[in-house]
Amino acid sequence: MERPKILFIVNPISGASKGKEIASYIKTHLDGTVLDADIRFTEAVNHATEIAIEGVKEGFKIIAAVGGDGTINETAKALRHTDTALGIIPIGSGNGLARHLGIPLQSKFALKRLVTGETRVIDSGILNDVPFFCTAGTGFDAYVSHVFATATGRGLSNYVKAGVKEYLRYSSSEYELIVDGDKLTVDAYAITVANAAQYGNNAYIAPEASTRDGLLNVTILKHFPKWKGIPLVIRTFNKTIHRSPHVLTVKGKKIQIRKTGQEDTNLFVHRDGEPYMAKSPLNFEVVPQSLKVIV
Ligand SMILES: Nc1ncnc2c1ncn2[C@@H]1O[C@H](COP(=O)(O)OP(=O)(O)OP(=O)(O)O)[C@@H](O)[C@H]1O
Repeated sequence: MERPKILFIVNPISGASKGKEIASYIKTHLDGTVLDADIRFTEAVNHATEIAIEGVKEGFKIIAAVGGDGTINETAKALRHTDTALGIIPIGSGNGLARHLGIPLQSKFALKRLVTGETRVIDSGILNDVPFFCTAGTGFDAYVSHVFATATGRGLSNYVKAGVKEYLRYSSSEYELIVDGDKLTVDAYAITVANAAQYGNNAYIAPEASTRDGLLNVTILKHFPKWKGIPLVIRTFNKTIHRSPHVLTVKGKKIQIRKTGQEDTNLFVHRDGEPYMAKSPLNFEVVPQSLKVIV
């Protein structure tokens, strides 16, 4: 049997920085036996995209991102509409897409999947011309991603600490949405546009989202009394957030979001958990069946 020729793009700083360890595991245990592996390390933000573009040109049939949702996003961007399939070795702090797709979180088993798994073609999303694969959005969660990105510590506990501190002082805002031509106005804390069901860490922000339905699921967290925050957090973990009276959900192919009175200004957004600024209005669109993934 022909061994699959796989390019591994390893982010050495993802999650608990296990990337180098996994790279040496691949070299000593798998290369030349079950896999024909080439391993390249990322050296900076967006480097994974450059490596993946090269990898496609070099004819790799599988390019595996060894990292978190940020590294997966940067890698998958280059693989949309190509014949090269994305592989995922999830070593990030949240691993939203890997969890959604049922890819094992233990690297040894995730590696095995690259050989034994099947190829699925999934949708991707676009936010102002830039792709995302898991979730994107604006409001409180995007703001916390920004705060977290500039904080010194990483990891879930630091994320929770930043979240609680900002939660106490964050206020809701009015947003106008157009979902496939239908208009609605909401007073919201956060609006998430989901291709996959969760942010990561099994926090299900859009429990009904599917990466194969040609639709984006919009979860609008409306204004609510601050003391109701904990039940809402519980609902994200037990997959019932969409049934909360403080949440409005809609689905669509094209979604436009503007923050009332802030036309043409930069808004805090996130794509797959990575913080960015993007000009209002925010234009989201689904691109059906645009990425091959090994699951
Ligand atoms: N060598 C590097 N030095 C610094 N940053 C890097 C390097 N390589 C990649 N990056 C950046 O690291 C960021 C975080 O990566 P990633 O999302 O994979 O990990 P994570 O944040 O720990 O995981 P998750 O997204 O699951 O929470 C990405 O924005 C990526 O561009």
